[in-house]
Amino acid sequence: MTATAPVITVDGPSGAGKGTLCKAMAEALQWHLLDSGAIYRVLALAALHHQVDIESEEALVPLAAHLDVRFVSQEGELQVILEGEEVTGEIRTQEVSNTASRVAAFPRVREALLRRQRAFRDEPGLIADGRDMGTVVFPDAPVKIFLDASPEERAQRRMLQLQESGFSVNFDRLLAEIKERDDRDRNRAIAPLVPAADALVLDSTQLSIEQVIDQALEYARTKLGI
Ligand SMILES: Nc1ncnc2c1ncn2[C@@H]1O[C@H](COP(=O)(O)OP(=O)(O)O)[C@@H](O)[C@H]1O
Ligand SMILES: Nc1ccn([C@@H]2O[C@H](COP(=O)(O)OP(=O)(O)O)[C@@H](O)[C@H]2O)c(=O)n1
Repeated sequence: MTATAPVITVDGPSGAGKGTLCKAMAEALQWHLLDSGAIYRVLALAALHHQVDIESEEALVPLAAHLDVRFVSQEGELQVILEGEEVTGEIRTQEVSNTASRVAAFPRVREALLRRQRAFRDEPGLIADGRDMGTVVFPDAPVKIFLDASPEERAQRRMLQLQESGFSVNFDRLLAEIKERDDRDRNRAIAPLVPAADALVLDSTQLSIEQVIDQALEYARTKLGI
């Protein structure tokens, strides 16, 4: 880990396109990638597997502190391994998404995961995807982007994405769950979802994936002088 390696943070609500943008930027710049949401998702899945009470911060903190999670790059795709088992698909279900945002609201759970996230910072640089990357985890990042889109557009994108993965989904239920999760993420007492004061806010509602990637890369390259 190099604490001085540059970081590009990409925060925003569910389905805004953060993961897509971060992967493209990591490939374009050949930088490391942190999917912090995957860590909260894996914690949620571990709690469900081990029947840990997801309402109990007390019970979740040791689970977070000892979480046995690994990210392995396999043919350009990031595989997520929990306790030796591949859970890449399992962490994307609606149940895990909702549980993740519940466990993520506990301050001591977030604290227990902080060092693990900062350890991803390494040369030549890191692209960090999440909710509080620019505000809490890497406040000194030289480039911060807040990616947004309307709730309807985000639900539509997520529906297509889940359908492509073989899940059958109801649009109205998905939209309601996305709004509920956003509310919880935006209104929690600790590390709420909010743009950093020095972030570029990019609304992708009317933008194609390529337009988002082009605008973000141009902004980052200009700021970094690369
Ligand atoms: N600008 C865009 N226009 C249309 N679809 C998009 C756009 N950005 C991302 N997507 C699609 O939306 C879905 C959710 O994107 P993702 O990157 O997983 O969002 P997030 O990480 O913010 O939750 C993916 O299927 C992705 O291909
Ligand atoms: N840095 C982060 C990343 C995710 N999370 C939580 O984890 C949940 C899942 O994050 P995610 O980024 O995988 O979610 P999507 O944007 O893919 O829907 C979010 O709803 C947040 O509650 C967080 O609190 N802080």
